[in-house]
Amino acid sequence: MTERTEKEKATQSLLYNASYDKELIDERAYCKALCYEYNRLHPAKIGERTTLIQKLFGKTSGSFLIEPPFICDYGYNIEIGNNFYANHNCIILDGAKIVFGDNVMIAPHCGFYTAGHPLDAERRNAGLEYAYPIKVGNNVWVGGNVVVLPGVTIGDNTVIGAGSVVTKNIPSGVVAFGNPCRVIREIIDEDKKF
Ligand SMILES: CC(=O)SCCNC(=O)CCNC(=O)[C@H](O)C(C)(C)COP(=O)(O)OP(=O)(O)OC[C@H]1O[C@@H](n2cnc3c(N)ncnc32)[C@H](O)[C@@H]1OP(=O)(O)O
Repeated sequence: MTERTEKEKATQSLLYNASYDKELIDERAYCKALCYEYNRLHPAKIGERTTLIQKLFGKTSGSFLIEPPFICDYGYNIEIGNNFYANHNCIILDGAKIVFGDNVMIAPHCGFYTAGHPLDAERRNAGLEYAYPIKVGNNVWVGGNVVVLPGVTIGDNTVIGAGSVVTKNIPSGVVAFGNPCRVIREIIDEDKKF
């Protein structure tokens, strides 16, 4: 039986070595070069911006706008639905898949981190890490300075308040905020008035 590659281990949510594996290093270098190019494009060059993101991401559907600077690790693990918007300074560490639904709005300075490292310093220093997929549903608004941790799913029609650290799954149709992020209340008909 052939040994699994580090990339295969990553897709299977196993510990893998991202620091010293040539395939992953090369893929990150390619991705960083595209991010570099993207972040230096004039804002008026809408066509070039769109083309670069389509080259970088695993999947795009319909319209999207991503304000620079934008940084990710691999790009091919990111999928966005229609009408996706990310404000400035969005950072996506996509060692594993990260899938956004339709009509997702992301405020400035947000981080979506699929990746983490062992707590044991020796294993961490050896370059080991893990990556668990993140999923963000349809019609989700993520406030400024939010961090979403590995393995989290956020349901449809939910609002994550500014400054939250989302450590666990958040259901559909709620306002949630805080560190750690907790459900505060449901979004109700009364909310249509504002
Ligand atoms: C896509 C873009 O670029 S968007 C631009 C960037 N904008 C943002 O990031 C704004 C994000 N908005 C928020 O975080 C908002 O506070 C929301 C949407 C969560 C507000 O939700 P609401 O239900 O209207 O909350 P409301 O303002 O009535 O506050 C209720 C209580 O929660 C507190 N609160 C509100 N938001 C937060 C938060 N993010 N973190 C901690 N506490 C909060 C309030 O202080 C208030 O506390 P109190 O009852 O002790 O007075």
